[in-house]
Amino acid sequence: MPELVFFSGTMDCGKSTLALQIEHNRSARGLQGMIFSRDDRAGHGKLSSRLGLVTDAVEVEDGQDLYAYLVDHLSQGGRADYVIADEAQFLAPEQIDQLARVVDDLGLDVYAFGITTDFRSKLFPGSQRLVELADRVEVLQVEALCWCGARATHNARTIGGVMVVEGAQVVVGDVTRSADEVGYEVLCRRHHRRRMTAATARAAALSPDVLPVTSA
Ligand SMILES: Nc1ncnc2c1ncn2[C@@H]1O[C@H](COP(=O)(O)OP(=O)(O)O)[C@@H](O)[C@H]1O
Ligand SMILES: Cc1cn([C@H]2C[C@H](O)[C@@H](COP(=O)(O)O)O2)c(=O)[nH]c1=O
Repeated sequence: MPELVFFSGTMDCGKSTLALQIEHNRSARGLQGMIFSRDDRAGHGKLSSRLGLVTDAVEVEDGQDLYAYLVDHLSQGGRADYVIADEAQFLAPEQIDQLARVVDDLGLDVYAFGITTDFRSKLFPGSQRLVELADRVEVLQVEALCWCGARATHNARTIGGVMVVEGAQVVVGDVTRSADEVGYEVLCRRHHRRRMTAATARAAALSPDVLPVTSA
């Protein structure tokens, strides 16, 4: 039976790498995938992994009907044996419904990859719809770690290493440690709740509890 599978996890846990592996293994056996992506860090029409691999993808646009796109492709003699959708958190709920229809009406497996929650630990609308519709939700095996060593379960947005909780839901970026730009850091829930990033934890550890008293 064809399935809609949602591979979910924090940023930087290997989702795009797995998407590329699935694509590689199937194409090695002569199958042809339809690869969708949206707002990948590597640019328009790309699916990229931090391990350095990248492949071309169809860039999903606002309001695009993914079911109609596939029907068009197939009826023009194109081939698609399965579908991969990376950065699926950025898809609209209707587009997730269209992917479910691809499974049910076209009989294709659809593998969707994305983060579940945003920097405020709120569900992305596309991810919410995936949790509602997917035949299976798979959590990736390679766990990303919080600075404290615990499994990272949440995504923090940072500016200069400091966690922020205001801003647009979508800001494309990476898990950088650079000083002043917007970046992301994966944290365990405890440290996400306390807004404690690696940088702020380090600063807290360095600051003395009691100020030194000078006699002069
Ligand atoms: N230099 C490296 N050596 C080994 N593994 C790495 C290296 N850089 C990144 N990775 C692996 O790649 C993962 C990120 O993969 P990626 O597919 O880009 O993540 P995601 O799509 O979930 O954000 C990291 O969790 C790590 O396991
Ligand atoms: C938490 C969070 C993330 N994003 C963006 C940042 C990245 O461009 C992608 C996630 O990519 P990855 O391959 O899973 O690392 O999502 C965002 O726009 N808003 C957020 O709250």
